[in-house]
Amino acid sequence: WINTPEITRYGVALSRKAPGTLPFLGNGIKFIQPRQNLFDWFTKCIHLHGRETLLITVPSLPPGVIISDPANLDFVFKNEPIFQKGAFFKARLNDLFGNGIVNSDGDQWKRQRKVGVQLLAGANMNIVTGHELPAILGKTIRHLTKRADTTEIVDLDASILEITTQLISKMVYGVELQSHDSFTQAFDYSAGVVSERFQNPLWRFTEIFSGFRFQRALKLIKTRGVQLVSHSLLTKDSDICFGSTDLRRASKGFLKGLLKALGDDGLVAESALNFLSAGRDTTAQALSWTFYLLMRHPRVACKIRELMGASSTRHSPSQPSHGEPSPEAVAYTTAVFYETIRLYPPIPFEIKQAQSDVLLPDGTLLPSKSIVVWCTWAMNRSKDTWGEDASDFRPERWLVDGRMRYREAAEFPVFQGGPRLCLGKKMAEMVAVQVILELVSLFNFSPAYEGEKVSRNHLTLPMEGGLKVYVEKL
Ligand code: HEM
Repeated sequence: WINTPEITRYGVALSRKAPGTLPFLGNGIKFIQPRQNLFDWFTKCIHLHGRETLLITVPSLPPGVIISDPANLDFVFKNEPIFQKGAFFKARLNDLFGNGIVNSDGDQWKRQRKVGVQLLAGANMNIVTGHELPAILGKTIRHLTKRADTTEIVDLDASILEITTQLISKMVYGVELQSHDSFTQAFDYSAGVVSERFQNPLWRFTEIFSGFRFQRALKLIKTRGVQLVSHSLLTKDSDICFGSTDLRRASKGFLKGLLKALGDDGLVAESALNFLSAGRDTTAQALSWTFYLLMRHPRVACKIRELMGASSTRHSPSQPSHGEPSPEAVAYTTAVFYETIRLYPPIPFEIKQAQSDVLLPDGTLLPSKSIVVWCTWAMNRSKDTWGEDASDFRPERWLVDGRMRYREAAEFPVFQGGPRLCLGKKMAEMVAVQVILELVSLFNFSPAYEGEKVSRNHLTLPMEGGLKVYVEKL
């Protein structure tokens, strides 16, 4: 309740508090509200105080600050040994993510990262984009074609999640899981429970009453996770066409690498689940928000089609095209994707914990164990960084002479930065661009819902109520 020691700047207690800070309760109430309200509050912090570092207090938690200045964020990224996940983060995620890459620091994290770099290397990405994704996308296209030009409503969000579930599970476990499998369902449920822990300071107490279903889900995830790993490790090499285009080969190499690095099947299963989770939901959600924004901005969808030389040149409505899109079409579609994840970052805020006393570039002195929070959602709406039209959807802001102009991680922390930069950044971009190009040039989607979409409470940014659409074939 009493947060000591103090966070200071130039020898005096940091006085700039986040708006609406209450005596005793601090900002505690903000964190128990629906997440959308929390994002609005973080955005208000930036609109009122610009890049200023703000004190944040939540009863029972260590002292903390909200940082919004890219210079501070850059410092945090570059000093990864000081700014770690730490005990605060791990206590909340440990039940689900164990010692996996997303939830570990130090040596354990480094060993998994090394193996992950190989999994996500160029050769495997060529298999993803050249073979596995087109095959999975072909099924989605057939599903959508059957429902096109009818009054049937399709949940595009669910269809997209199916794509990333099949693709990333094949890469990680060597088998195509479905998004409605008991394993993936149990994972979704458990991720919802652990995400609540970041907003509910009394979670240890409240879960005494609600924890039974959670414990059952965790048990299923652990048992099935170990089975999936053992199955892949036991697959005979002769059953996989080595040197072929099969991701099972990549998966087996990945799991063997993890086993060597971690030494135990249980830890390998934990790590594999972290990789599945890191890639599946984030990419699917980014795509769902993209299609949502394209429906709100038909001019952008038209521009993609125009650059693709679209509808008239399609080969078959049920198969992905194998024609190469022009560099202009790829650049513009990449810009559409980046503009979407600017406004709808799949990991909307982040937390690190200082492992020693540390001085931020703006002079703020953080005592050891302080929490550092940044809200990517809000930073990506900062007028200081993005200009007066920061809240508008304008893919062109990413292009210079028709080419992508990427931003520094500290200004655009959607994939984090420094040594913990997202390992799947390139994969996410390639997969997203391919899916957008294919679906936009084959179909027109129109909303089968009213009003604006918001996200629901989760670790990432799922769309509340899915994305119900009507499908029209072009
Ligand atoms: C639009 C899609 C994606 C976004 C926005 C995204 C974003 C992020 C962010 C913000 C982090 C840092 C999380 C943290 O440490 O708290 C992260 C880490 C990670 N991401 Fe992604 N990600 C995406 C797709 C992917 C894909 C497709 C994969 C492939 C499996 C992947 C694998 C990982 C891994 C393994 C980490 C942990 C890296 C580490 O801690 O060293 N991500 N991602």
